[in-house]
Amino acid sequence: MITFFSVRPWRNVRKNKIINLGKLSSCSAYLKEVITVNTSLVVKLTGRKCVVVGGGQIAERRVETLLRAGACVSVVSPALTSRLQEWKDRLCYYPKTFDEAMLEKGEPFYTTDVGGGFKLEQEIFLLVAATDSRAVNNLVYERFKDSVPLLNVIDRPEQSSFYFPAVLERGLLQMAVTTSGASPVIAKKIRRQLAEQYGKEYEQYLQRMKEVRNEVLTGVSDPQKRKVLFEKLASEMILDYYKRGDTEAAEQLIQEIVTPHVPDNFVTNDKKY
Ligand SMILES: C[C@@]1(CC(=O)O)c2cc3[nH]c(cc4nc(cc5[nH]c(cc(n2)[C@H]1CCC(=O)O)[C@@](C)(CC(=O)O)[C@@H]5CCC(=O)O)C(CC(=O)O)=C4CCC(=O)O)c(CCC(=O)O)c3CC(=O)O
Ligand SMILES: NC(=O)C1=CN([C@@H]2O[C@H](COP(=O)(O)OP(=O)(O)OC[C@H]3O[C@@H](n4cnc5c(N)ncnc54)[C@H](O)[C@@H]3O)[C@@H](O)[C@H]2O)C=CC1
Repeated sequence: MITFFSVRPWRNVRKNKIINLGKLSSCSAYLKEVITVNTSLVVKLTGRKCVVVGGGQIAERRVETLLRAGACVSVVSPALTSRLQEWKDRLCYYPKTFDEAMLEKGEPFYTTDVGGGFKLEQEIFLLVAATDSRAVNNLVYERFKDSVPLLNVIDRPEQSSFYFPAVLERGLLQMAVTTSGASPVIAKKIRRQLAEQYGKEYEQYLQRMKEVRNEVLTGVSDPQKRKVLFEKLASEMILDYYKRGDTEAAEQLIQEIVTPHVPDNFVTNDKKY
């Protein structure tokens, strides 16, 4: 599964100030101004090492998102919610309090997939500070802000390098809504409105479109023709057939659109429908 992020612009520079290009040596030399608009990216987390500090309600939500994305998740917290307890065998649980003493000892967190441990700063891809203590969250931030690029501090939107949006999922279709921390409740409300507008029919429709698109990409060499076909396939009528549960009619219409252009290669989906 794919996870959405709203990523904040370069952290240490202010609006409309010229970037210090010496600091950003790998950035394009023509980049003169910082555009202070957050950017939505679709991130693949499969196999990535992610850490959540905290084991409460919000940590639970984050862990669920990360596990569904196939990430390798470590949780650092003296206590866990009952759902987190249930998922313990899918996590690397580090039952400790994150504090100064831990940092002083230089304790690494351990993962299940490597024999030994890993030093967070060396291997961690994404980190969420999700405790109910601002001081602890800040400690996590101070410790990892220079080494972990994807760092989220639950109660400090201004310090986080990314946010978690409200996500509507319909199979391969995901819609992420963010207000950049301005009003999470409005993000939630819009997600609910979208849920009414975009129904379950999109799951089947997009699954089928993914297959058909591959057929068209291999069967039709002219990009212009392909574009016309894809536009025809984005038909309200096909969607409507799926909505009514009439997959046969949907399939027939798909065949009518595609078969004249890829008669030999086009694989019908008889088995499925
Ligand atoms: C910055 C961010 C965290 C980040 O960095 O990712 C953040 C921060 C904070 N949220 C707070 C409160 C609430 N958050 C929600 C709900 C959601 N919050 C989510 C995201 C984000 N919340 C990120 C910004 C994303 C954006 O704006 O688009 C959603 C979309 C996704 C998710 O959490 O999974 C999810 C809806 C999911 C859904 O249903 O679709 C509700 C309503 C409810 O729970 O019903 C309330 C109570 C009402 C209120 O207070 O507004 C507080 C104050 C806490 C306090 O009072 O101490 C902070 C801290 C602060 O603002 O400083
Ligand atoms: N959607 C969002 O982003 C929202 C964010 N919040 C913020 O998130 C914070 C956490 O909320 P909940 O998860 O509901 O709190 P919670 O009380 O359910 O959980 C707090 C967790 O932090 C752990 N913890 C405390 N000190 C720790 C330490 N030193 N090291 C490791 N773990 C430690 C506790 O053991 C507990 O598991 C709230 O205080 C609030 O600021 C609140 C509501 C919504």
